[in-house]
Amino acid sequence: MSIINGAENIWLDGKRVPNPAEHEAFKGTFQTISKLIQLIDHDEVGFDDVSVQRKVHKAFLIPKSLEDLRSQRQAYDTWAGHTFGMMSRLSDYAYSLITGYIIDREKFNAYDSTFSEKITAYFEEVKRERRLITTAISDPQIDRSKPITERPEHALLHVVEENGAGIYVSGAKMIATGAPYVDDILINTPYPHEEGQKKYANFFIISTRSPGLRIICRKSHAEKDKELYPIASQFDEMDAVVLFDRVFIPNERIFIRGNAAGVTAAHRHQQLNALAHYQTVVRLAKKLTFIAGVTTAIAKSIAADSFLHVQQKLGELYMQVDTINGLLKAAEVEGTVHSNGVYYPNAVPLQVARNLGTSYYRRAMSILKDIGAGGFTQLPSTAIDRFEEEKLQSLMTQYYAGATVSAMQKTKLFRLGWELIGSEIGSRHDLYERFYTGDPLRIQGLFFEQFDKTPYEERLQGFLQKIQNPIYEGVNI
Ligand SMILES: Cc1cc2nc3c(=O)[nH]c(=O)nc-3n(C[C@H](O)[C@H](O)[C@H](O)COP(=O)(O)OP(=O)(O)OC[C@H]3O[C@@H](n4cnc5c(N)ncnc54)[C@H](O)[C@@H]3O)c2cc1C
Repeated sequence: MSIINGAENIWLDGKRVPNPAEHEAFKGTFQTISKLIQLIDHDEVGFDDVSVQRKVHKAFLIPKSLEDLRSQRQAYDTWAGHTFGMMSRLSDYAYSLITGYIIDREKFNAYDSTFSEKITAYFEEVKRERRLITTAISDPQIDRSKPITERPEHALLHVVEENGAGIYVSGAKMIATGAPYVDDILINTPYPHEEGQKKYANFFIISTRSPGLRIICRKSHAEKDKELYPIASQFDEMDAVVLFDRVFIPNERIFIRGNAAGVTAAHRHQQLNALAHYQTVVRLAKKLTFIAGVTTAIAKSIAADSFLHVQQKLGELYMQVDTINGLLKAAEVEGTVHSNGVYYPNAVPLQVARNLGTSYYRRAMSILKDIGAGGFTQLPSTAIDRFEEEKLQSLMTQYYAGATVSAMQKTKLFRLGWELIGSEIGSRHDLYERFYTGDPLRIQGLFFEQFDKTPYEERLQGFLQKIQNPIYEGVNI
């Protein structure tokens, strides 16, 4: 019996999955998430919440100081540590968004006067019931060339009917990572709609058990055998498209209704996002540390770490980890207390880390391939001690041995490496790191747009003024 509820109406391989917690595609991950939930009862992950009178995840802590922020980091670190950063959309990300909305609830009342009251009620409910949440923002890829305002109705999630109790919506959202495991999905459509197109501009949270909602899973990458597939057997967090077929959203879960400026503000709010990005960057650091560790062990196992270019490549992986950790530290110590009394991490180093992450991971995978080379395809299809013939086992013990490790240890390491670089779940992670934070191209464009370029311009002006001045000579500019 799982301690998490999970969704209903989950579709895999063309069939509805009646009991996902017992289904091979989901079982391992249900167990992993259940263990993470239990950790909330420990001080590293949870804190005593007065209003719901139980321990809740520290993502719900409103940070008032650097110490609070670091305490929150400990919780993110612990969850990401238990999953080696290989489960990317655990609920702590969405929790931190909800906390951000709670902090600025009065401001969001400007877009929907009921915002504050509803988000407060939801915040208490999520904490009390330990509800799990994911997010889904994009509409399906039908025709990206058309501006939002020219797309056909079915291409965008939209209201089909409304009454005093709420709205009915139809459409689809991609992608909702972790959808089969969660209770709720945070849905937004933060596009620059025109004010006339109110039917698209809604920000709400939907229960994954809502009638008419279908969760269409991609192919499962889960495996049963933990020894052969340590990642796929425990951490396939699943990605899904969420289909809405006249799904009812009750008023109490609609936070911004029919307000184009409001849904965009709810998506782009910088301080709120800084709290959520803090979680994602902690997770990224954990994952890159794991990859650097695996790659180092593989290099050592065949003594490839004796070669200069391998040392340089391993050094590059350590620099990735140190850069992300350095940026995290900068975000923490350069954080500031805002007028609302909240200590926000500095958003810029976090944005830099997110942007670097989209290219770091693919580079890390490339380095892992360069170092392990043919060893990844030299792997036998199962563990050596599972071969039926003893003589063959002893021969393999010789030929599959490494310079510093036994054949069993070496094949175990390379199998893990193959899961990362060559398996289905490995390819999915490569895609995830490129896109999870949005299209890297447009995210970097946004970074350019929002970046404060004044110091750079002033510096150049200073230089130009100095070189025009005839008395300037030999002064360090
Ligand atoms: C494994 C995985 C898990 C994910 N999980 C989640 C999740 O849990 N929650 C969530 O909300 N999202 C999630 N995402 C979705 C993610 O937010 C989107 O993939 C991302 O925003 C990019 O959008 P898209 O995939 O629709 O690509 P598109 O926007 O369709 O882009 C496709 C290509 O067209 C180009 N392109 C499209 N439009 C433009 C334009 N206007 N200008 C220039 N170039 C353009 C892009 O650069 C890209 O090369 C996930 C994605 C992946 C891959």
